[in-house]
Amino acid sequence: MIQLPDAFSEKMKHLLGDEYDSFISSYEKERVQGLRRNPLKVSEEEFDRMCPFELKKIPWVREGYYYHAGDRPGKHPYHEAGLYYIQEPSAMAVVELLDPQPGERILDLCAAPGGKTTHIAGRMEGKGFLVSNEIHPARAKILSQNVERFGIGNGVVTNEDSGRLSARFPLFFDRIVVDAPCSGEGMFRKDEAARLQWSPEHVAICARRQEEILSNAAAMLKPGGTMVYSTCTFSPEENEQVIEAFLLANPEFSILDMGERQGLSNGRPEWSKTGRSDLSGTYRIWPHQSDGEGHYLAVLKKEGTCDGPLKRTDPSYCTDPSVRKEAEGFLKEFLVEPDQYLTRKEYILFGEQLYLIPPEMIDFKGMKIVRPGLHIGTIKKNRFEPSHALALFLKKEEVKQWADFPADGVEMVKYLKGETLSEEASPRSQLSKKGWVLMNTDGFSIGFAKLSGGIFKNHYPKGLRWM
Ligand SMILES: C[S@@+](CC[C@H](N)C(=O)[O-])C[C@H]1O[C@@H](n2cnc3c(N)ncnc32)[C@H](O)[C@@H]1O
Repeated sequence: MIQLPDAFSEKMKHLLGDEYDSFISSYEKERVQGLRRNPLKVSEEEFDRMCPFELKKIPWVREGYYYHAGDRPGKHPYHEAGLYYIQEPSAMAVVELLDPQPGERILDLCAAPGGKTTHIAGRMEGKGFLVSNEIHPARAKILSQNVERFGIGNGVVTNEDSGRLSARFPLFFDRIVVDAPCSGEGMFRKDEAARLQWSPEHVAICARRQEEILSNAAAMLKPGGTMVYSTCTFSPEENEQVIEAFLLANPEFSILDMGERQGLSNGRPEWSKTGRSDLSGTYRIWPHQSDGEGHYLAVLKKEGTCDGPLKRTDPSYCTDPSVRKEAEGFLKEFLVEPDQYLTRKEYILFGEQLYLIPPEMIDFKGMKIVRPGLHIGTIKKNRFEPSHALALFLKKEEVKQWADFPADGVEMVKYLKGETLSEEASPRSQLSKKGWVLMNTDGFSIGFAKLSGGIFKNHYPKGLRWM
């Protein structure tokens, strides 16, 4: 049994009364594990047919499954191909309640490592504009890698403070997720650092920060827009009381009750300061009632309507077309239908790196950007090298040269380790000349290689290679 902070146990006993024994004994249960299918790459039907793991559906989310820890899906080629994201099951409820739609402008304000972002992107089907922000630079990089692995082409990753972001995007987004930094009481079972860091003072500090972040988020939401606030903690100070204070300060917002949801229970008005009854329309997930860790969620609606889409700023910051000559040469030769990329004007060069910016992007001069859009490749003197992000974004059917290897074969492991492969080793391929080849596993793109003299030279990124 894990050692919980005494003051935390006492507080929960006081809050839960008769329910406390059942709550505390949930810490003796084994932790459940979840993964979420990536609809950008694989349909439910196909996933159910081909997935080698023993899975069971998570009741509160369309794309979610429980898996057995022994299956180790994080160590499978399908993970590297971005077919799924490993995520705590309760955390998947956030985007289910957000209900993002294709074509919308969506902000994930506290986004690393990318659980909600990858979920949102799947629901957007590549249409619309997703901004994923993370304040800590190292975590923003991990977020950016997950955006790449998932094959997201309509998103940017920023590394900003919520206040600076708010000044840049006033009344801009249709939907916002504030998956706030919190005291992490719901994660005590797996996160020792959260247990050690916990104190009543830390809970109070978190609550103040949450109020500030939420207020900055509110200014970025369009009239009529929807925002989901979530934490992975039990403390009323960071949950019902944050929402209560927010609604008091922002009367144009109200709680959107999304009705009964399997596995989710009601928020607790009696744990707020004023006892406002609408807080029962917020949600809690309890580890002694559902197969998932502790979570809190509130869906907030901003009143009003917006008259048509807001204008984006003129993309005068886009790169001069002459710079993209080599990249366009590659796209023309490599893609079956290159026109959709060639006719787009929104390219930008960051150093040697060429990106295709989502059409909705605003002028981001002066902002800290980790990934300004879909990374197309590197432009060196007279040479273009396609990026790993492009490989994961493209599908086999979209390219002229590809090779495919079974996920359970030794060749795929060799590829992921960075070794060269022989052309003959590929059971399925479409190859007509030397040069760039999209490598696939069981039909899903996983990286690039360069074919020369019957050998696939490995271009799987060094930092991602299996040891
Ligand atoms: C609960 S985690 C987010 C998890 C993420 N949404 C996901 O699903 O993978 C909260 C994040 O907020 C970030 N954060 C911390 N302080 C912040 C602040 N003042 N403003 C915005 N984000 C902050 C943390 O670095 C952390 O990555």
